[in-house]
Amino acid sequence: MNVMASLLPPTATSTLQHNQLAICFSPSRPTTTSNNASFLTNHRLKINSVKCNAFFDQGLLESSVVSLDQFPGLMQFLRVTESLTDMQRWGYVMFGGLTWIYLTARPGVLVGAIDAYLLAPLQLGFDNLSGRRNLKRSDFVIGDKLGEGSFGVVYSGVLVPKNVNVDVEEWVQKRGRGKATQLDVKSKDKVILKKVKVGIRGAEEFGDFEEWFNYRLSRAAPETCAEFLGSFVADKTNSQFTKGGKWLVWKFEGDRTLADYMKDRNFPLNLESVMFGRVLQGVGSSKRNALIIKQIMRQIITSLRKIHNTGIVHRDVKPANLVVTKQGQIKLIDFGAATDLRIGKNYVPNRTLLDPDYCPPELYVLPEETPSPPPEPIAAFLSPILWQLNSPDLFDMYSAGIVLLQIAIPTLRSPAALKNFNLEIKNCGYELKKWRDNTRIKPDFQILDSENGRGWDLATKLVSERGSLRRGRLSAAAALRHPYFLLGGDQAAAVLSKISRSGK
Ligand SMILES: Nc1ncnc2c1ncn2[C@@H]1O[C@H](COP(=O)(O)OP(=O)(O)OP(=O)(O)O)[C@@H](O)[C@H]1O
Repeated sequence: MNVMASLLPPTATSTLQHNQLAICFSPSRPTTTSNNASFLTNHRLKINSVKCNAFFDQGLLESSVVSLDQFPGLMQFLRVTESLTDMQRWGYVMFGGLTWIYLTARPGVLVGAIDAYLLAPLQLGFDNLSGRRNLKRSDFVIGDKLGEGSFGVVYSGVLVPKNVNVDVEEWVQKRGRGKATQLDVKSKDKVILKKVKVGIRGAEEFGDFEEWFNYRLSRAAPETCAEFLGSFVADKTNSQFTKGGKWLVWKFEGDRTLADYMKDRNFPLNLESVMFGRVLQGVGSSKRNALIIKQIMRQIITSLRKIHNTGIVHRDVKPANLVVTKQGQIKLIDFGAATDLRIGKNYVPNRTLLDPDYCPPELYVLPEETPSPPPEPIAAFLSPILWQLNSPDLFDMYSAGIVLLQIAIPTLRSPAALKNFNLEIKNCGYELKKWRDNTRIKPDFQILDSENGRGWDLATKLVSERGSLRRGRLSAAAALRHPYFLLGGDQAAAVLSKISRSGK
């Protein structure tokens, strides 16, 4: 028996026609009724008659009548399920639930599809309209060379202000010097440019991948990496440009990488005011060191969790690829070696592009016998299985563990000491505890041993061989749940600093 119908005045129910629902708005929640009592009970529509009485005047009810024909999807669903048994209905619910779990499991088939088929074209259209994709050689003045990899050369540079209407070279000469870094430029105009090498095998492909990863991350996890401004192809050849050569451009995020800060004897205290906006008062220096180290690791692992959630493994996590911004944020750069294992982008079986000092013992992000990826939609559909079976994200987590050891143990910071560590840990079968008992370098474990050795415990769970089923090392999400990060003194100081910065 339809409870609601029994409460309705006869004139009210008689106005309802077949397939109509009357929606009665109670102050707390909406309720529904129909002119067909069995229809409602059959379909388990919830009825709340308790608070409706006061609203059952003829006028209100009539204005609330909604035809089910307006919801063809719902009608269809009701029609289809009407003839099903309870068992069959449960079957459908289970199937729907499992499909949902599969499509949303890491690395996110559903979100990935939305990104590829909706967000990426939207971003392209928006960038074209706003002129962001129309960068050209003459928009930039190239400055000092900052680094050179196998496939690219990195320069600092300046985005020439829009109101400068003269030829760029002339503009630079007028200012007196030929180097962008020596110009009086606003920091928002500072950029980083990567020239993709011309005529080097694989360089062009590398540049395309790096561009793709930067666009993808600018949509999926923009806070984790340097802001990508776009790319251009040089239209003429001169001292710096080669016609046809591709350039990638980022916002200049900061003067120094974590590796640069680590070279300083004062590390990690040289990062204290950058990260916390001030010197931490009333805290001893060893506690301050420990808080800074924890904040660095929290930021790195949080970024890794975000990129891993999108299916991307960076594959080159190291202090030189972590830029520290003026606001104390640590951003990942250099996605040239990254791979997107949701669709198999930049994944070539048996290819390893790594820095041996930070590379895990397994060397490859997936087992060597993993075949080349199938076409993207199929790869994407299968990707949750691949991630469950292989946990490729743990590749980056080993590198993060090495970074933790290096920043926490002063005698491991130099490249030579790190090489020596790598030899020793290999001889110890990648068991960090065994290494600690046997190493000849007399490390200082003070920072890792503070807070009941939580930092040390975390390090042993990152710097390790993979166990059975290719697990046995903490994922980024699991690492952030480790007791080391639970006491958030570093986080409190960082949040306070953010608040005071935004108040200025
Ligand atoms: N967005 C950025 N903001 C500030 N500095 C940056 C940025 N991107 C890169 N750099 C600087 O440029 C250097 C080289 O960049 P990157 O690592 O991407 O290039 P690379 O070709 O791989 O060079 P390398 O092999 O030397 O690392 C970095 O170490 C960093 O100092």
